[in-house]
Amino acid sequence: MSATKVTKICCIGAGYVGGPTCAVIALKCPHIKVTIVDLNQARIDAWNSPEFKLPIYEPGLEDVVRQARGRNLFFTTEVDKGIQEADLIFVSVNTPTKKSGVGAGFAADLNYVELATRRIAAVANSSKIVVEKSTVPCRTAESMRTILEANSKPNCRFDILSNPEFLAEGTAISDLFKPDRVLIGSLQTAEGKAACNALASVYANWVPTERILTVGLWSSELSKLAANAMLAQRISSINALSAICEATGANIDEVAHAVGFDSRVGPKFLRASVGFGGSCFQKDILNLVYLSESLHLPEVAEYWKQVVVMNEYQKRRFSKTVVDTLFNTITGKRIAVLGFAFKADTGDTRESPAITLIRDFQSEKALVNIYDPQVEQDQIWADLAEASPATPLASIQKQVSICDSALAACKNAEAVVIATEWKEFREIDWEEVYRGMNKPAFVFDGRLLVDAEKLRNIGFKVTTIGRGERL
Ligand SMILES: NC(=O)c1ccc[n+]([C@@H]2O[C@H](COP(=O)([O-])OP(=O)(O)OC[C@H]3O[C@@H](n4cnc5c(N)ncnc54)[C@H](O)[C@@H]3O)[C@@H](O)[C@H]2O)c1
Ligand SMILES: O=c1ccn([C@@H]2O[C@H](COP(=O)(O)OP(=O)(O)O[C@H]3O[C@H](CO)[C@@H](O)[C@H](O)[C@H]3O)[C@@H](O)[C@H]2O)c(=O)[nH]1
Repeated sequence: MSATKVTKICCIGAGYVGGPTCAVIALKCPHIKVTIVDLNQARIDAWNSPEFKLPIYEPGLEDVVRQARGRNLFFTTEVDKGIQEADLIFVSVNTPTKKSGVGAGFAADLNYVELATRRIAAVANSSKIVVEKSTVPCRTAESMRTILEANSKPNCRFDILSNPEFLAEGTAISDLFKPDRVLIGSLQTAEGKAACNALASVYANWVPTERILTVGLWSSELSKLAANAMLAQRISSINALSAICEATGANIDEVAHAVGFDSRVGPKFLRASVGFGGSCFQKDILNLVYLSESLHLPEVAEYWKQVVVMNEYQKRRFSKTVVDTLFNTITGKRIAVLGFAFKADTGDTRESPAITLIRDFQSEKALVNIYDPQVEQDQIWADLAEASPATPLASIQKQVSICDSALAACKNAEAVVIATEWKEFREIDWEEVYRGMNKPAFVFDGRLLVDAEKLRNIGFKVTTIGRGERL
C-alpha cells in the first residue's frame, strides 16, 4: 500500500504531549508544516514567547523550539484554520479521570476528545487522517469515527488512527528522538492501512522502521493502558517490598539490584519511592479498572486496583513514619519538604506525592517549608488549596511557606523530607543544613537520593525508604 504524503499537520492540544511531540516532528521533518493549536491563549502565548519562556519545563525542549518555531512550527489559537489546512490531525487533548457522573473517580473524561472531534467534523472541508494521541479507553477511536462520519461533508472522508504516546516527562525530548517504539493502530482495511503508512512515513524520517509497530486499533489503545499499568505495577511491587525491608532490616536497593539482575525482570523501574505520581499512572490504571468492570471482569479490575491501593498505602506509610519518628507528634514542628514536582526534571505537579505528604503534615498541625527548583509558587498554592478544599488558602499560608532555596527551607526545621529526586538535593551543603536545623536533626529520604552514611557522620538521624537500618 503506497503512503499518502503528509505535508501539513495540525495538533489539537499544546500541552505536555502535543507541544514536545509535534515540535520534534517539525524539527525532524522540515518539509512538513506543523501547527499546534489550543484554546488556552496564555499557553499559546507562552509557546510563542520571544524569550522562549515556554509553558512547560523539559530539558532540551527550548532548543528544539528555537530551531523550528517560525520555520515550519507554529503555535496558534486559530483551531478551525489549523484543522482546515491540515491533512493529518493529532488529537492530543487532556483525558483526566471523571470527577462526577457515571464512572466518577475511575473512568476517563472523554469530553475534551469528543469536543475536539466534533470541531474537526464541523469545520473540515477536505479528507483528513485523524490520529488519537491522547490516552483513551479501548474503542474510543470507534466513537470518534461515528461522530466524524455522522457530521462530515460529502467530499470528506476521515481515517482514524491510534498513536499513543510513550514519552516520560523530564526525558521527553530524548524519548521522542529515540523512542523504544512508535505504535500505530489502524483498521485493517485498505484505507486504514494506507493511513497507517502515511503516519509511519512521517516517523520514518528519524525512527528506524523496525521500531515502528503497526497493529489493530483496539490493540493499540489497550497497549497504552497496559504499558502504564505494568510500569506502575513494578513500582508498587518494589514499594510493597520496601515495607518488608524496613520491617526486617533488608535493604531495598540490594533487593532491587539482585532481582533486576535477572534478565527476565530487568533493572529499570525498580526504584522504591514515596509513591508514584504524575498525570498518567493512576489515571490510566483507574481507567483500566473501569474498563474491566464494564466488561464484567471484577477479578481483573480488583487485580489492577491494588497497584493504586499500594501506592496510597506507601504515601500514608511514609508520612506516618515521619510522625512516629518525631516522637509521635509534629504539632508546631517545622518540616522542610524538598521537592514538589512529581519527579525530577519537570515542573509538573499533577498527582505529586509531595501534595499528599504536605496535606498529612498540615493535618498534624506542623509548619511546612517547601522548596522546588522548577515549580511556580502559584501552582503550589493551587495544589495545596485543591488538596484541602475545606481550608481557606489564608489558613494554609499561615502553616506553609514557600522558600527560594533548599538551605532556606531547612533553616530552623526539625526534619527534612526529600519528596522529589532533584539532583541538586544530593549536592547541597548538608553540613550547613545541619548547622541551621534544630537538634536532633532528622532527614527522611523518600527517594533513595542521599548518602545516608555521610549524613549520619554529620550528625543527622536518617530514615531512608526501604532500609531497615538504625537512625
Ligand atoms: N503528560 C504526559 O507525560 C503524557 C504522556 C503520554 C500520554 N499522555 C496523554 O496525552 C494526553 C494529553 O496529556 P497532556 O499532559 O499533554 O495534557 P495537558 O493538559 O498538558 O494538555 C492538553 C491541552 O489540550 C487543550 N485542549 C483541550 N481541549 C481542546 C480543544 N477542544 N481544542 C483545543 N485545545 C484543547 C488544553 O487547553 C490543554 O492545553 C492525555 O490523554 C494524557 O493521558 C500524557
Ligand atoms: O523506579 C521508579 C520509576 C518511577 N517512579 C515514579 O513514578 C512516577 C512516574 O514516573 P515516569 O514514568 O518516569 O514519568 P511519567 O512522565 O509519568 O511517564 C509515564 O507515564 C507517561 C504517560 O502515559 C508514559 O508515556 C510514560 O511511558 C510513563 O513512564 C514518578 O513519580 C516517579 O518518581 C518511581 O517511584 N520509581
